[in-house]
Amino acid sequence: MTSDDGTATSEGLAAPVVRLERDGRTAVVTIDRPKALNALSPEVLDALADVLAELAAEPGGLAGVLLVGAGGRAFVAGADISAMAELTPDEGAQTAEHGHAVAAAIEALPLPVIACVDGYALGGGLELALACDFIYATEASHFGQPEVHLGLIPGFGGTVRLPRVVGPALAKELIYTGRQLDVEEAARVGLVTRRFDDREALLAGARETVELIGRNAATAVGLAKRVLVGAAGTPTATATLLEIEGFRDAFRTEDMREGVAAFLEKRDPDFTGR
Ligand SMILES: CCCCCCCCCCCCC/C=C/C(=O)SCCNC(=O)CCNC(=O)[C@H](O)C(C)(C)COP(=O)(O)OP(=O)(O)OC[C@H]1O[C@@H](n2cnc3c(N)ncnc32)[C@H](O)[C@@H]1OP(=O)(O)O
Repeated sequence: MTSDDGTATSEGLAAPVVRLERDGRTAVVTIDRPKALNALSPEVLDALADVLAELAAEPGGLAGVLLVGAGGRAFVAGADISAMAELTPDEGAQTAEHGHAVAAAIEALPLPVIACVDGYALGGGLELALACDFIYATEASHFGQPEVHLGLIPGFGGTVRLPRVVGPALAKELIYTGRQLDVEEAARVGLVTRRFDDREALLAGARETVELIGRNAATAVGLAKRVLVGAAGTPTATATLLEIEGFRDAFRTEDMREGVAAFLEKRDPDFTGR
């Protein structure tokens, strides 16, 4: 028995697509589908939701959480495009709601969550990082919302959270063009809080930050997060509904089917505007 991307344990059981390790004051959550650049499948979203629920129920002794992508090429390269081709618009919207629920669970966690990006953070992967409290990244990292290349729009909160971080003008440019930011530009615009030479320095730096946070009153840090997220999120409910409806409409277009097919067939898409 193997998991969807061919990984399996010696017992023939599917290797977990999300791993949780508790190490002193730090919890490390690793998304582990390196063959698909850690693309978000329904299984990954479910596993993330379970891990977040466990951390919320038992935050004992922890001061912070690192969210990491396995493999060294990507944090998360987006939602799993290979799973999109067969989805109906309503199923697409349901998956977007699923992704929003995971993002909301990250924001509701009474612990700071640091997105540790080493490689690509694209589409749903950038949206997952944006739901974290802040983003640390290696020099090898790239960020973007390339959904428009697939005839889609962001569906896990990018139209809500990206403008808050980089401003509405740059968010519009990134979402309309689908272009990527390298780590230099991402840091310059405030998307990345700290840069590191490599993965080892990234994880050490993030752990150091958690230890620093751990010296403060956990109650105060938890309250500060609740207020900061709540204040930033006041229009979220409306914006989220608008995004999910827009996402459903994108799933209704021929261009979205062509964009997904073109990626999977490794060719340029031929969009018709329908
Ligand atoms: C969450 C549930 C998902 C289920 C279904 C989804 C329903 C949709 C609704 C929910 C979505 C809401 C909002 C989110 C939308 C998105 O995120 S859309 C996707 C956005 N991301 C992208 O468009 C990036 C696509 N990838 C690339 O452009 C390139 O891979 C790269 C990142 C620039 C790296 O290029 P390169 O170094 O040349 O490597 P590749 O050969 O392209 O990739 C290596 C293998 O990884 C596979 N892969 C990469 N990205 C994805 C992906 N997003 N989904 C699935 N698979 C991916 C790629 O196909 C290669 O596989 P093999 O050919 O088998 O080696």
